[in-house]
Amino acid sequence: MQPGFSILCFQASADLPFLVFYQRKGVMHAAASLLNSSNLSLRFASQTQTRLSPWIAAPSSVRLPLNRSQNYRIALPPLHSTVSGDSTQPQQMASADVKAQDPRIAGISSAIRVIPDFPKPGIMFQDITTLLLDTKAFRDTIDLFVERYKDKNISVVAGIEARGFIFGPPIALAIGAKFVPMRKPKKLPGEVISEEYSLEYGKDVMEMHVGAVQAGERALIVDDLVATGGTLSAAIRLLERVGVHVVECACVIELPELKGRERLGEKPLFVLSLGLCSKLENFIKPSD
Ligand SMILES: O=P(O)(O)OC[C@H]1O[C@H](OP(=O)(O)OP(=O)(O)O)[C@H](O)[C@@H]1O
Ligand SMILES: Nc1ncnc2[nH]cnc12
Repeated sequence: MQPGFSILCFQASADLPFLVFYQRKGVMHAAASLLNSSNLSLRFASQTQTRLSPWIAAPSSVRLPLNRSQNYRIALPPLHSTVSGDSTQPQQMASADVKAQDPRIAGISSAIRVIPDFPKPGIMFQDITTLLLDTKAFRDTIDLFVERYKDKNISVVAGIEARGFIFGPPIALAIGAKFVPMRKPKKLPGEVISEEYSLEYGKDVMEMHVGAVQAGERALIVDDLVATGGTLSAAIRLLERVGVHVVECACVIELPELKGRERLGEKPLFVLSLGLCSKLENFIKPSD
């Protein structure tokens, strides 16, 4: 067993990548050098938040023992919830933290596992299945969305296949809305309308049943993650084509580097966590 490392992770602003360093024998090293030299990746077992300086928006540090014979995963802690494009918010509040002090956010963020090179090399896969194993973090995730949407007169929760089917239905039940699945092609048995869209790693088509929603209804779109925003944009287009008003899009995770938020334009997007989509070594030059 190696002695404990001090891990420091911070993000200067919401649109910059996380930087991760570790300290050993009083010397700071970039985490990238650890990853390169030992083929280890790190899992943050827990985190405490400490404000280091005003320009470091969301620092956290944690000390944990590393065992080089074990297979650790990177789980960069996305640290705060953000919203943008909400016409009810003043302009200067775009991308501002909301509920930044909510203690549930850190637990949700640290329950999300990140698997490098899945489903193909270079992708940092944000795995929400570990969040689902953590009953408190899963419940907190649903509660945070329900608290936000319960009084917004929403009659439709549109969940995007596949992982939007996990978070959408409990939100829909709790706020008294119907759940409408937005599915991959050739899965829905009735008449459908379709939209093609591009992904971080491919292309796809989304379909919705004709008649599932009526013109004039107010919808919330739910998914686990926004990357390029292509999926959410397709869902918005599908709903708006039939006259539905999309009140907001809600995701557990946002990958800010991929600028999906910009692709949604004025459409409000609410997320609980920020994740890193690229490998650390793409960003950090080892300092030693
Ligand atoms: O913002 P974007 O670049 O459009 O990417 C986000 C989408 O990608 C993932 O789904 P995926 O298409 O991998 O399908 P799955 O949930 O069925 O695995 C994720 O669950 C989102 O739906
Ligand atoms: N990096 C990522 N992790 C999980 N789901 C994704 N969908 C698109 N990019 C993804």
